[in-house]
Amino acid sequence: MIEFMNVDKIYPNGTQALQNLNLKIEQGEFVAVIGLSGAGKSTLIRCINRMHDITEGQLLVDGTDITNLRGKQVRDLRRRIGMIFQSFNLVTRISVIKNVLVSFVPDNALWRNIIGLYTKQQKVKALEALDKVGILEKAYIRVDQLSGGQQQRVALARTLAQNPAIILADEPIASLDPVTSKLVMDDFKRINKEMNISVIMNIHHVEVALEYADRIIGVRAGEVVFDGPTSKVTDDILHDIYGGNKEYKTAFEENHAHVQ
Ligand SMILES: Nc1ncnc2c1ncn2[C@@H]1O[C@H](COP(=O)(O)OP(=O)(O)OP(=O)(O)O)[C@@H](O)[C@H]1O
Repeated sequence: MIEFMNVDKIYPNGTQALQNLNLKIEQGEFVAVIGLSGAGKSTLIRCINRMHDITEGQLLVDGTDITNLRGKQVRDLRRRIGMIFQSFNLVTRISVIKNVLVSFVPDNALWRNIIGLYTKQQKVKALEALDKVGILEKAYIRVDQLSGGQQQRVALARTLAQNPAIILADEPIASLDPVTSKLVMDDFKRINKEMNISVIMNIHHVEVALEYADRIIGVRAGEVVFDGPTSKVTDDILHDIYGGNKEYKTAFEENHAHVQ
């Protein structure tokens, strides 16, 4: 479980990105965080794996207050929490499987990493992860020969290989076309349901969020203005989250195009 208790985040330049956040996210939930650009979505997600430090309050992951973790403890936390970015973060000039095997680097002796030697068991795990996202046949192809959607699935496989309890996804489909976005979202949903991995996703596409997530957290100016099951989200609630801003309309229209 992830628990935010009275969390504030103020960046060193004085910007208050999160204000008095109180949230509980149970293991296995699929949560979409939505809101205007600058609302605090990325900050919220990135506090969970200590990419950003909170300023006030407590943030618990499975009962441990992560605020005071240091060094190896932070690395251990990050092994339990996978992260998927909009830009995939892959090494494109090497093979798919080598990118997935990178997730084992923290487990291996330095000499193994220097010569790129992985155990048979690690290779099997990497291939299994690729199989889970449907791109096993691409294992020995260079990443730069794959489409954007396939690259995002490699990133997902790399995260799966580390056996995470939680996956944080920061705009994972922002640079993908609608058809590919659907494939990637289907992967997230399957992984969430079959493996009981929590998914917490920051997403601009409102309709996609409503189609895939079980729970919506609406953020406006650093505050949670809606938190509830997807089925309870109404047009009025979306207007409130997006502050009547025309960006909501744009996001909405974009997403209508998305599903047509
Ligand atoms: N490293 C930083 N230093 C200072 N201010 C920051 C930093 N990162 C984000 N901010 C500010 O914090 C606020 C929240 O930003 P955040 O990136 O979390 O929003 P967001 O909802 O994810 O936006 P977007 O959808 O555009 O990615 C914004 O006002 C932003 O300018």
